[in-house]
Amino acid sequence: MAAHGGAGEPLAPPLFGHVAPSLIINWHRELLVSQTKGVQCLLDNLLQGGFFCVEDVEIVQRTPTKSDQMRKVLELVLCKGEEASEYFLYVLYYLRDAYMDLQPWLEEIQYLPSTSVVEINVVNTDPISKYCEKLRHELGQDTRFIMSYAQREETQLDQLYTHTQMEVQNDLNESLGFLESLDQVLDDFGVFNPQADVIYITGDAGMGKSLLLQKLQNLWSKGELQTNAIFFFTFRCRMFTAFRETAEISLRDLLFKHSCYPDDDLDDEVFNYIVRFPERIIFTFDGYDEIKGDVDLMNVTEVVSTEDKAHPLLLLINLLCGKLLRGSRKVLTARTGTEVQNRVVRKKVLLRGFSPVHLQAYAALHFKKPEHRHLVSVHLDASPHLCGLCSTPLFCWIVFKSFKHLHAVHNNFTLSEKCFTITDVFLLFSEVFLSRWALPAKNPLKKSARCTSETFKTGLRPLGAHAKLALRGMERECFLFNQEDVSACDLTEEDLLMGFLRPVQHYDACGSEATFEFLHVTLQSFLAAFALILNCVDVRSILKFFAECKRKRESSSFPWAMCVAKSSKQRGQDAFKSNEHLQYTNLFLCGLLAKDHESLMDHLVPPDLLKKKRALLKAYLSTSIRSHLRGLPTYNSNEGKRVHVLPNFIWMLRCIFETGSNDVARLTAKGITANFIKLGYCNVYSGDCTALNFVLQHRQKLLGVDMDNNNINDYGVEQLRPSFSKMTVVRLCVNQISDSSVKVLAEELCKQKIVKVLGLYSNLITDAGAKFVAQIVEECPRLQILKLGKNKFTSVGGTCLANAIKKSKSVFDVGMWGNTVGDEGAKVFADALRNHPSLNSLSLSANGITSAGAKILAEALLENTVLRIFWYDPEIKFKHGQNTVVTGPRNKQLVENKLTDDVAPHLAKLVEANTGLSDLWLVSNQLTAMGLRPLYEALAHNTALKDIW
Ligand SMILES: Nc1ncnc2c1ncn2[C@@H]1O[C@H](COP(=O)(O)OP(=O)(O)OP(=O)(O)O)[C@@H](O)[C@H]1O
Repeated sequence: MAAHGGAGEPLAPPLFGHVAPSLIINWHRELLVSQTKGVQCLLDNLLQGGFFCVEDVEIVQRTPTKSDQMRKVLELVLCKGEEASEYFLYVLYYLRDAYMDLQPWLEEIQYLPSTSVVEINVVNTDPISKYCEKLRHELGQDTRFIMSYAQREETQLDQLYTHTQMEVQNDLNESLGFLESLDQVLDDFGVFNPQADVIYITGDAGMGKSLLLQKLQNLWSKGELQTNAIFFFTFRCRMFTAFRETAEISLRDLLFKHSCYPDDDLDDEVFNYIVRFPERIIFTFDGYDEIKGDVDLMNVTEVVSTEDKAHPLLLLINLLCGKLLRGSRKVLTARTGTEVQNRVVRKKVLLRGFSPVHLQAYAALHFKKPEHRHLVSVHLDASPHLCGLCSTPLFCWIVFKSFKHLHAVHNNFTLSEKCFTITDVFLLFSEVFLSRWALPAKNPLKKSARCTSETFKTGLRPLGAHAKLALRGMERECFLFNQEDVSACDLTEEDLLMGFLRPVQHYDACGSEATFEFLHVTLQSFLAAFALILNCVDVRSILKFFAECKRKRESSSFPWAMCVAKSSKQRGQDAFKSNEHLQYTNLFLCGLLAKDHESLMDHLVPPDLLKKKRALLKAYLSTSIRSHLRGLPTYNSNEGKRVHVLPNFIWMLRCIFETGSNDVARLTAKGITANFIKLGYCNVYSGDCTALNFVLQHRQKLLGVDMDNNNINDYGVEQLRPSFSKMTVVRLCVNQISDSSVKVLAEELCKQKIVKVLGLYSNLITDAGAKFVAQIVEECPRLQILKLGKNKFTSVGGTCLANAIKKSKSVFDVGMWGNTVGDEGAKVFADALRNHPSLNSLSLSANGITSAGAKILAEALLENTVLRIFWYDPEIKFKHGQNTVVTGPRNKQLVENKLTDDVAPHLAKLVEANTGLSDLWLVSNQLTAMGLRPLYEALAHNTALKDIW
């Protein structure tokens, strides 16, 4: 029964439908008084509906406090009878934004308006909810369509939006799991800094950050986002740098002039509301990586008042730091690698793109015709590398869109059989632009043979003009272009319709002329690379962005420094931290100069010039790779010389792969002198595995590879297939890999049988994959370390694994934390433990084991003199050093089982037997102090135990 009434009030009725409206009001009088903000709109409606007269309104208005005014309204409504009461409730229901706080209550009492009351007119005179309505309407319109290269072909967001993998990370960038719905972006899951306002969303180029914001905005505009936010303001960060250096605006102007203007708000109620209730506001700021640092922000004072004027960029920083409108939610996006200090971040979400399941769903949305769908899936199935590329939504969209177009106009179109590179993706995209542009001249209904070089040759003039503009933008770090920029590059009005560029709203509200931007920044990077190749004058200029990236790396800076710590050291430094757009330009340059594209480029650039540029690039790559590898930090470990590469190494690999040069790849393979290479937390995605494999294929010596905490997934593992047989250490923890990957590993690792360490912790492996892991354990006689925690093994998988471990004479350390092997699994592990010759450490934490299972394990341990560490997970201890400091939830997961006091005597016996066991962890079970007494007493007889938890 709903019971909202205060003390002494009658109990509330169960359902609205059974109760008279006046009774509802009476029963919930205090709730209505406390939750209704402002009476004016109610008075306006009751008056215009004929339920109140002018005197009634005056009586209410003469009442001093807001609460008393509401009490008076209720009193009068109740006096006027059932119809007035019903209308009163209907107004609350109809104007949901004005009475947002009452909506959950209306839902709870299952309020539904009668057919007669809906006939009566309701007007919204509440400025707050009118503004909210306006924002919802405008956002709804702005977000309905997904960008496309042809305005008339725009697709509705709802028809194409597909979920992507949204990983929540803690302050140390460790994975906390994945979000299941968009509402969770705003909720408290994963919040590590509750004082901060910023929800920080990162992801590589084209991972869908902007689209995610668009979807959030669209859901809010339809009232479908779970939030009580009444206002939603959206900004793109590039706007903040489009202002003149001397520009100054107030927060009010920023919100109202550059986002949405409140109509008829003479008393400034909307802005006052914003200032008073910031927690009811959501901001989105897209593309923080695009903020460039040519404004000398260090000398501008902080904005502490909402009335102060300041440079818009400073307003942005003050908003993000919580110095302005603290408590509002700010969703900020940026490319991976853009530094934002944790102290201003509330929670972090990393976009990981499409999983294989998402990719299938996206293909189904794209291709309505079954024959097309089939054709595309044949292409995808044939190339895990293409699938890897397509896990980035932008690349997938380009591939699918291009496929659709080229398949429609050419009778011999297929996606290339050879390995498809990212340069191929953008060449395909450009071919679509050029072929659509040339199409009107041909008969659009007649399919023709595809001739790529002819299409490029015909379109060379406009392509060159766009490329010139893109390059100029890259040189100035500029992504918005005005009419003057466009004309200076000889782009005609007709060229602008090709689709490379799209018009954008101008931001500075000064009535300036039209502004354009490239359809996507990556496209601008691609065209800039094209310009470097087309340019006939200076061969050396092709390397300019390599040099620029190096310079930026050496002078990295912290754009937040100005608002959180005014360090004089950082004064004058470049605040534009990310240089991914330049890295992409370099990557495309390598691709366009690759041998594979020679036949096309020879049609566009004099072959001699092309040759010189290719030779220069190759020489540059060879030299810089050599010096990069020499400069990497190495250290010696049990496995020999180790090297921990830096994320920039991944960019090098990508470039090498894009050039397709076996010579450079060979040189790189030779340059890796260490026997162990650590690529953990390097943001390696599945497509990068092809590049890594391209280099490793030239390596003769054995190698250990640690690729923990990346985004490799099954496509990446398939790409690495040829390299596994050379690997002594294979670490693929936290990488979204499933059973099919373990099958690949079994097939490859069992060929040479040299693997010593297999790390598969925190993946998606099920019992079906357990049999492949078991095969590796049984067939690889050097395997010592096996990390299988946090997968999906039940007793079935556990049994299979334990049986294999029993047979192994080498396995030393097994981590099974966080599976569900239960007592049945524990029994088989107990069997494996008995007299095991090598197993030194075993973790069965958080596996649903009860006292029954633990008893059998304790008994088995009596017959084991080798095992030293039991039930804790060395993985975690390793991370935190010997003085293990484990946070609450992690600690719980660590050892959580279902042991009760009845197992204590058996454990006591084990302790007393003094088998050599040194660490025994029993935290987060159901053992009581009383039950643990025998254990405590047994300790007196034990000399080996160092840690008992
Ligand atoms: N969830 C999704 N569902 C369907 N398509 C998507 C999705 N995410 C992205 N896309 C496609 O990829 C394109 C590029 O995405 P978006 O611009 O959001 O990437 P981004 O991460 O913001 O890239 P950048 O960092 O380069 O700005 C979109 O226009 C859309 O076509």
